[in-house]
Amino acid sequence: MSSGNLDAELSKKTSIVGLKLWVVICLSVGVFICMFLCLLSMWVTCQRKSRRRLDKYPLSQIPNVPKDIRVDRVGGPHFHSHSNREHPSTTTNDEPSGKNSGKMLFQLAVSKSGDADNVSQSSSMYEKGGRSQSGEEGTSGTVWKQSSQSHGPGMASPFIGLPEASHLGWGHWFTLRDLELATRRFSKENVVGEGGYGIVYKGTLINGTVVAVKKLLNNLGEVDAIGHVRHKNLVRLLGYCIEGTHRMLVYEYVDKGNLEQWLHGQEYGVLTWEARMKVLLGIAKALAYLHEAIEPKVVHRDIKSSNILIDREFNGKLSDFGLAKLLDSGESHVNLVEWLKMMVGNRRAEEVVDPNLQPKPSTHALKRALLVALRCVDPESERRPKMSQVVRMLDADFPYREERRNRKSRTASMDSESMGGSADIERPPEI
Ligand SMILES: Nc1ncnc2c1ncn2[C@@H]1O[C@H](COP(=O)(O)OP(=O)(O)OP(=O)(O)O)[C@@H](O)[C@H]1O
Repeated sequence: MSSGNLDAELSKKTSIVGLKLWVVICLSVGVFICMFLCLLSMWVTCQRKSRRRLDKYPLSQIPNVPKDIRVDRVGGPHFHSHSNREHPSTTTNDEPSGKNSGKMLFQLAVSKSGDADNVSQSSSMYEKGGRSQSGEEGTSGTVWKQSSQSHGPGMASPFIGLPEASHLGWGHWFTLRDLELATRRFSKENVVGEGGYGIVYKGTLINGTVVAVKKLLNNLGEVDAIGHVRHKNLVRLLGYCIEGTHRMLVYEYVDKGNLEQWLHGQEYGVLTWEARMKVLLGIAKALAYLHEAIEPKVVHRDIKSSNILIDREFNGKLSDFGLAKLLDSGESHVNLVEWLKMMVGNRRAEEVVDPNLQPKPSTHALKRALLVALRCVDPESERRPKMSQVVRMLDADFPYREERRNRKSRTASMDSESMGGSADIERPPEI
């Protein structure tokens, strides 16, 4: 088309109020540019507003968008670090006999780089925990409604007075600063002890709750911690902190040391037989709960006296459940078992009792405890009692029921029912 023709075309009048074509084109382009600018400015305003909203929180509280996040029903953090090590074969002395004990599901993942920049969480997904089948004492349901209960009547929830923005469904997302304040910057005076996972500090949150802060060592490989399970004989996980290279777990503080310190240390007195049985029964109940009452089931994998904490009422509280033990100490607990069997076999059962214990347990009570112990370490795992059966065997009022029955049947030995009500349990070894 020649320029003369183009001029002629552009100068033609259109049907739009008799405007020439070139005027219509210029107006259309102008309107388009205006609309584009309007939309652009609206978008910029929105962006600014949302940034202002985020700026209200300290940087450390803002979860960054996850790269690899897995959230499941049992609440709690799941940390991965640089190491590619697999789960070790761990001590499984609490492994339920028989069927599958269940592997816990994971909730929060930090990317393999171990870099906190790749950390996130989804609190709304922590609303419900594992399903409780019996729900006798523990609960794995919604935590908030029950948090005051677990701290005794009249006691406040450990989370009251803490920023709501960092509440998880089951616990609290603590900032590094929260925990620095709580532990006086992780001062030496606040150190409670050190374990394979790192150092434990005593701390006091701004709302007055006393806590134990477990500062995990780096490069431990993998640590699972379960937040949602709740039982009075399990040390409660209150929350966690992931910031920079820091990985910390915050637990309820249990103030009378651990069973190892009571049994082997100088710090505390001698536990009476009754107190020992109370601790044992509590731990048996906690294990029965983990093994049998919740879904998915949980296996502790590292039951030992230093993981049994004791409160001022001599309740045993199991700690570190869900923490996969990665640093194999190389120590074996099987020697101990063989020694016990040897002593019992040689009719020297009385000699296995702690020499410091005064008064000594009755022969009857001692036999009962040894019987339970030996059943639990039966070389054939299928024949070991379930933890709920152990609870029934240890239960305090059980001996009286059994004695009545025994008097009736005029037999001195324990019948199979007394071993937990299971018909297929064979006669106990003679002690
Ligand atoms: N919630 C808690 N309240 C009070 N003290 C605690 C708490 N958790 C742990 N401790 C104490 O902190 C110390 C270290 O505990 P931690 O669980 O880290 O290691 P451990 O059980 O001694 O050893 P390992 O890590 O090898 O199992 C122990 O003396 C323990 O009693």
